[in-house]
Amino acid sequence: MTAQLNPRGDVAVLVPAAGAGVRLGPGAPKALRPLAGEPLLVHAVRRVAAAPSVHTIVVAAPATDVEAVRAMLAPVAPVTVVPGGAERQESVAAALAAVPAGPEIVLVHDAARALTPPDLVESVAAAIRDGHDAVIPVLPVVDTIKEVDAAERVLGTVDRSALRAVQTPQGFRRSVLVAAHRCAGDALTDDAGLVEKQGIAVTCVPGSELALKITRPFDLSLAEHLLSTGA
Ligand SMILES: Nc1ccn([C@@H]2O[C@H](COP(=O)(O)OP(=O)(O)OP(=O)(O)O)[C@@H](O)[C@H]2O)c(=O)n1
Ligand SMILES: C[C@](O)(CO)[C@H](O)COP(=O)(O)O
Repeated sequence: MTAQLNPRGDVAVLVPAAGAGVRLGPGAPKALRPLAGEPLLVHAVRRVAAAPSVHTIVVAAPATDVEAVRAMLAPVAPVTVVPGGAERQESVAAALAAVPAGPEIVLVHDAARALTPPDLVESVAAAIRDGHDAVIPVLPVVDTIKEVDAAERVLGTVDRSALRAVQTPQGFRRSVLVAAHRCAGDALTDDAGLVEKQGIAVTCVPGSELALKITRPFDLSLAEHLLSTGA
C-alpha cells in the first residue's frame, strides 16, 4: 500500500541515492541493488515515509535512472525524484532545491542507510524543533583508532572518548542548510560539515545500530540477516 505523507508535517527529507556503490563491487548503482528482493532505496523511503512528521520526500537518483526510480517509488510513497550529481554534496543540493515551500525542518538521509528506523527520523526532527540549528545521530567509536602515515606506519593513538561515528538522517533548520549549501566549496562527506564551516553549532543525539551504512558486501549480508530477524 502507498504510504501517505503528513500534509501538516514540518519535515522534508532529502534522500541522496545517486552514488555508484564502488565499495559494494560491480553492479547497478547501489541504491537500486536488491536487499531481500527490493532495492535499498525502497527500504529507505518506506521507513522515512512511516515517520509521522514527514511532509515531503525528495530523492536524488542516478541521472540515467530518474524515470525508473519514479516508477519504482510510486507504489511506496509520494516522492519527488530529481537527478543527482557526481558528488554526494551535489546530489543533496539538487534535492534541496526541489523542496516546496512549507517544511521548515530538512533532514538529509542516505539511501544506503536502508534500515534506519522511523523513530530516528522523529528524534532528529524533534531536536531541531526543540531549538537546535543542526542535529546529527551518532554512535560511540568502539575500536581503537590509530593515526598512520602514507606508508601505513602508526603515528599515534587517538583518544576515542572524544570521537563519534556519524550517521544520517542529519537534521537542519531549513534556512541553515540552504545557507550552508549556498556557501559550499570543496565537497565534504556530510552536510553537518558544511554547517560547521559556517560556525553554527551541531548537536549530537543517540544514533541507531540499524542505521548502519550499507557500504561493503558484508554490510549487505548483515542487513539481509537483520531483515530476516524482523528489523
Ligand atoms: N554522487 C553521489 C554519491 C553518493 N550519493 C549518495 O550518498 C549516500 C552515501 O554515500 P555512500 O554510501 O558512500 O554511497 P556511494 O557513493 O554510492 O558509495 P561508494 O563510495 O562505495 O561508491 C548514498 O545513499 C549515495 O547514493 C549520491 O546521492 N550522489
Ligand atoms: C553522510 C555520511 O553517511 C555520514 O556518516 C557519510 O559521511 C557518507 O560517507 P561517504 O563518503 O559517502 O561514504
